[in-house]
Amino acid sequence: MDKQTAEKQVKELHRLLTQYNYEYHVLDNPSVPDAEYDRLMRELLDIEKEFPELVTPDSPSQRVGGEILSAFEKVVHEIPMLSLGNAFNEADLRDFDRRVKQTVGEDVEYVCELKIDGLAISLRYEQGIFRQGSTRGDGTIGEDITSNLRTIRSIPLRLHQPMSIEVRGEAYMPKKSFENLNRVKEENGEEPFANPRNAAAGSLRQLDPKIAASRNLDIFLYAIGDFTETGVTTHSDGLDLLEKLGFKVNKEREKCATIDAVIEYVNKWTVERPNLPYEIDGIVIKVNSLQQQQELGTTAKSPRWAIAYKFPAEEVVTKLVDIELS
Ligand SMILES: NC(=O)c1cnc(OC2CCCC2)nc1N
Repeated sequence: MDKQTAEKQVKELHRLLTQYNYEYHVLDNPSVPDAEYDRLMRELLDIEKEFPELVTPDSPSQRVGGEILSAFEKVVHEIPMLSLGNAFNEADLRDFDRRVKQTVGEDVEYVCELKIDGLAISLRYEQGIFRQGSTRGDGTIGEDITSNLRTIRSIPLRLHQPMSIEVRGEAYMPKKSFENLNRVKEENGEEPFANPRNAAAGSLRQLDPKIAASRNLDIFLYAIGDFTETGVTTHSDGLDLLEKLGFKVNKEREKCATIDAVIEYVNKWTVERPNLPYEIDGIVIKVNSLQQQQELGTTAKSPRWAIAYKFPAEEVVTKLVDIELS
């Protein structure tokens, strides 16, 4: 094959493999069988082997890097990755609503999101190409775990538009993957992970990307670093933009016009939670208007325009042993 044909073939294979990967891992709705995907990937690998100069960072073949790192570099978050204040009951939620309305007035709409129990991460794209991924760390300094995040198939290596944007989300391990991983660990006499959150964190802290690649991690995106450049005016439009760009955004999000509707959403997911294929440890409630978010601002650590309702810790049922009183 001559180089010109190779270039055309590579372009077409990138397009097909990226589309099929997106359908499978983001839309959860593949249009071709795995065998077709594997056949096309083998074609791409063969051409890249013959023409190594045609390998690019956004090539579908570049998910699992070869090198094993000796340590992770530090990354400074230009816009701090904030943490959330907590609410533990209905009264706390109503207090939050009252505080918000004291600042922005009565006309407030909220967005409710499931609080994914994973690891907060940041992804940076330049003209649509995935360039760097990092952990939240202390909110200002995180760790560069780009090579591990590249192995998460629902993270696009190239966006649907050539945007330069920084986005934030939660990397997590689905319950099924967690159960399988711990079964293997126990079979090998290794210490199992206590919960999917620790398993996800432990997997993303591996210096060998092949290990991260084997852990079936996934991700939901829930924030844009700097909304101003995107032109959206509400958080919910921001989430829709993330979806349009090719990101996986949790579909259970809902706009709530009142705090009563928020409480209804919380009650619904308190019941539904065990049926989810991933763990959640609460519900995140955000003021939808970005203008109102600006007015409310942040404390040193947390936004005043968002709160996390935390589910009560699973009461550990300790069977009380009847003590024979002699
Ligand atoms: N674990 C989650 O699912 C989650 C966490 N955080 C946020 O938003 C924070 C981010 C910065 C201010 C609000 N949303 C979420 N869905």
